[in-house]
Amino acid sequence: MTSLDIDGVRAEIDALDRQIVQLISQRQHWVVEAGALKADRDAVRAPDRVQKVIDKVRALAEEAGASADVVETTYRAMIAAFIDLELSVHESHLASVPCTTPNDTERLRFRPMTFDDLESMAALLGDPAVMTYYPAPKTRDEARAWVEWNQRNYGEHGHGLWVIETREGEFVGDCGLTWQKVNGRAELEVGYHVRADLQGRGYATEAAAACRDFARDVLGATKLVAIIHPDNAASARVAEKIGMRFLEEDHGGAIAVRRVLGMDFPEARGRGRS
Ligand SMILES: O=C(O)C(=O)C[C@]1(C(=O)O)C=C[C@@H](O)C=C1
Repeated sequence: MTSLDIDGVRAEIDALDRQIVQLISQRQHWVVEAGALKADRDAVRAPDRVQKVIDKVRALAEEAGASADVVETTYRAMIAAFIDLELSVHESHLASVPCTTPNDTERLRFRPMTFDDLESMAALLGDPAVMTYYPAPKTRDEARAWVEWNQRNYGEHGHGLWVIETREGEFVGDCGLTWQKVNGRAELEVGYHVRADLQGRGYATEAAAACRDFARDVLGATKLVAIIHPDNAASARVAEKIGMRFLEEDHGGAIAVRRVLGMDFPEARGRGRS
């Protein structure tokens, strides 16, 4: 038993807390560094790594004469808080990547997709009417991964799928340019999804035409394609309206056969894949 009274004991605890918070501050520095190196939210969460840390600190606790259970509970709470911190740092980093967009059209404007669009994107990509020709509508987690994928594309290529909205700011869908595989080759593709209740008004054609112009005039692409499910006549019509013609069938995707429509830009400056 200690010879200290309760105030003396608490003074010892307070002194240790000062050291522990200093150490947490140093730990935070490296956790944030780790977060910046990670590609997406799953990598931030790193459950395998969490388990390794827990196993390690339980062993250290036993060596040091501390309760392994107390140490584990403390670490699980601390790591959960650090994961939240890493996620917020990670998202603000992705959202700050600069990205130019196609020009406004008569009725639409483009802007980079952010995590603030998650509700709208999850509703769009989760709608069976919009996703008829996909293997399945996307879950909320898949919609989140879609936002992350586009943000990575902005950072790596300077383009991706952008949010399209009316000039008044109403969410219409997404449309943009991504690199896709066609029979094993990388091709620049224009893609589009329009809210089911806004389809049939020519929005996809208007947005896809602006992306075609951006691909040709800003990216200096020499070719643009649209990869389309063979039964998706509405999407094929959009591709044809912006000047594309049937080029080939693709056999390399999750769907057995996809039709590839496309067009060349012979006058382009010829910058290829960036
Ligand atoms: O090791 C990492 O990857 C970290 O980001 C650190 C840390 C941690 O706090 O220990 C945080 C988040 C991950 O879930 C795993 C571990």
